[in-house]
Amino acid sequence: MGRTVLEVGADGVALITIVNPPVNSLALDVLHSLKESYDEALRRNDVKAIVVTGENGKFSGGFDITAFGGLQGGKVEQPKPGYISVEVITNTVEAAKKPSVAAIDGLALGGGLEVAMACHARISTPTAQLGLPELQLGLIPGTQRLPRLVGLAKSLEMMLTSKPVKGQEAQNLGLVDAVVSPNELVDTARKWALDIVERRKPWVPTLYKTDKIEPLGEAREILKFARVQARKQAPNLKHPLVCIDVIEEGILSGPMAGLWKEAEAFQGLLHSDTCKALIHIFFAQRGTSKVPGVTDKGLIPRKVKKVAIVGGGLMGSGIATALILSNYPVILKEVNEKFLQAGIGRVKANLQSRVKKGNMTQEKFEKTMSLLKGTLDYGSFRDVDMVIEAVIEKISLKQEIFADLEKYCPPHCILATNTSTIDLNLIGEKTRSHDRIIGAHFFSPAHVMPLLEIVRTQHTSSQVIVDLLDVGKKIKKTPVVVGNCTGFAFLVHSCRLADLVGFGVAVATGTQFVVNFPERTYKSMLVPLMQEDNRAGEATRKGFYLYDDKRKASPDPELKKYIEKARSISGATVDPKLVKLSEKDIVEMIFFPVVNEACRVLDEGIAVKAADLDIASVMGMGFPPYRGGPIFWADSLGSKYIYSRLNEWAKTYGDFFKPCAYLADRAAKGIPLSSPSVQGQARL
Ligand SMILES: C[C@H](O)CC(=O)SCCNC(=O)CCNC(=O)[C@H](O)C(C)(C)COP(=O)(O)OP(=O)(O)OC[C@H]1O[C@@H](n2cnc3c(N)ncnc32)[C@H](O)[C@@H]1OP(=O)(O)O
Repeated sequence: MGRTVLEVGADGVALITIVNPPVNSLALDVLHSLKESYDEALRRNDVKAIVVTGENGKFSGGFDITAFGGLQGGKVEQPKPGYISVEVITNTVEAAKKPSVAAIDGLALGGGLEVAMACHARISTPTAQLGLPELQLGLIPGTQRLPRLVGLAKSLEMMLTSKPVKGQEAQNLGLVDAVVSPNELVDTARKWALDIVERRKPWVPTLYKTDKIEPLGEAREILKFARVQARKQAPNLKHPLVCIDVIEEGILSGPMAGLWKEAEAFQGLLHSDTCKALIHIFFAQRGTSKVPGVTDKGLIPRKVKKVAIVGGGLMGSGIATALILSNYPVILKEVNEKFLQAGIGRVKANLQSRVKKGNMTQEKFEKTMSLLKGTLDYGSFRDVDMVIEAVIEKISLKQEIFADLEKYCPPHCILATNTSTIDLNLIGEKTRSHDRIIGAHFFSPAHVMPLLEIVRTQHTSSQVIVDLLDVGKKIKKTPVVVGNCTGFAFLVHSCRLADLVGFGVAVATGTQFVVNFPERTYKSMLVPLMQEDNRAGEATRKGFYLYDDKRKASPDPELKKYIEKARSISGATVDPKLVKLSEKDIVEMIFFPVVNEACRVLDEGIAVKAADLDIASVMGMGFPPYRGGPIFWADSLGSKYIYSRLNEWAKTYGDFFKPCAYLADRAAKGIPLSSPSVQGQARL
């Protein structure tokens, strides 16, 4: 159970420590306990001032997100509106008759930062992260104090992007009063609190500060601009606009009116579909690295000190970029000098684009590039701990490479392939190293996209999986472990994705699907016809879309010509019913087959759990996170409904739409698609 601990020192300062591992989240118990600690500190005559801090170098990661599920489901009694923001934070902490100072190390996020801002001064360490990330969860943060400390423009930026700032920047902004090292933190805060008592330092209730808020005319303009930006960036989301409305209320009608409006809006948002979906995504993302039978065995990841990459194309160079950005020394191997220089050039360009955007210094650029070495042979592979093969999707070539890797790499070396579709057992057929062969499937552009699909076969050792999960985390990817089969957990190819990877890859991947799952794949001449005219995706500036200099896509009326030609080759005719489909029908016709495919993947045990597929789709394919991923979304509609629609289309348009056995079974029993299956672990 979470709590706070009160210790009163001889100096007359009460130190209140938030204790709720792992991130000292503010569960309701903790908030009740915080209130009790305050009541006691205020009552006691030996207490002159208060310092609030968090145990184990973390101030607080905010309100306890695990509690939201209970509140949403009505299983936990909801505290009365305003209990947290008005009764505890404002009336107890901020309005206390004794001054408080927050001593912030590690993190002060969401409700955690709100408590710190209600204190009368804040001291932080340089590495502490301070932010209000609630919009990421479909909720609004405390909206009244941050604008009064850092101004409206900066506070809106921090809230709308959910990005935290570090100690030094926080001090420059006025969010913290001093930055000190962790070992001086609590002592400095104690002294500061006593200085406030002695009036040597100001006693500032944040809620009533006005000097940082822009003049009204300017404030109106800033709010207007923020609304335009919010609508542009997330046209389907309401809560960012609610957040702006609540901030405005505080500016126009005063902070208490703002706090009450905020409390009311929060209750509404907590029960919204968006909030439920985004909270699902939060936990699903953290759940991907928990693999039953693998990560629960107590295995410690081995240290990967050096990585080699075979193939310096788009994928290989992207992977190399991701690795050197996280300080892994990398060897890049190509077949000739020309390709090698092109690969190194691509890595350079990836980093240079960061320098251009101001996200990387020239010095850091050079240091990062120095981690990359090029080679044309396997000589330097003798001391690498992991190899990632990223050549074209050709089985015989990959087999040859893996046979070579077995010869040249040390016996402990992890042998990974970036294949997106080919069976790993085939790739390793000419080796005797099946226990260390694993898939490390990155998504293009590999240094940007957050997903890493880790593909294991029945022979891959748990140690190798744990090692790759660790590398994945270190290079800031969300790893999802899946079983081995053609296409793994790959669910859908969008037109934009095909343009991005190029039609060469799209055709190679598509062919694998046609060969392996003929009844579930559309065979169309559309892409080959476009290729004939050198329309091969973004690289040729033309694919399903047209691309300008800035890689911006726009529709191309010319596409109609290719569609008609492809249609006439296949002998298909236009169904007048399909021409009149509503938007809802179009969405369902595209995505219900995706749900159907996801059900097969679950049934065959390719994915460990439904939430992993949701994450793979959100991180790898751009499925909107606020819909929670395809399975979460499908469950919100109901398995029965999806089954009946697919069944209806299957009768009219053929087996492509035919609901699979897993979906049929769940629809008949009326159970969610996400509930764990008893069988289904076959491949794992
Ligand atoms: C009323 C208020 O305004 C409303 C709120 O405060 S809403 C909450 C606002 N706070 C947030 O959104 C912060 C969410 N958390 C994070 O961003 C990150 O977890 C973090 C930066 C705190 C730590 O990141 P990192 O060190 O990579 O560890 P991470 O794996 O994410 O988290 C460690 C564990 O803490 C849990 N955790 C993190 N924040 C939590 C929170 N606020 N509540 C409950 N559990 C939390 C995670 O689920 C995870 O649990 P697990 O080990 O069982 O999987």
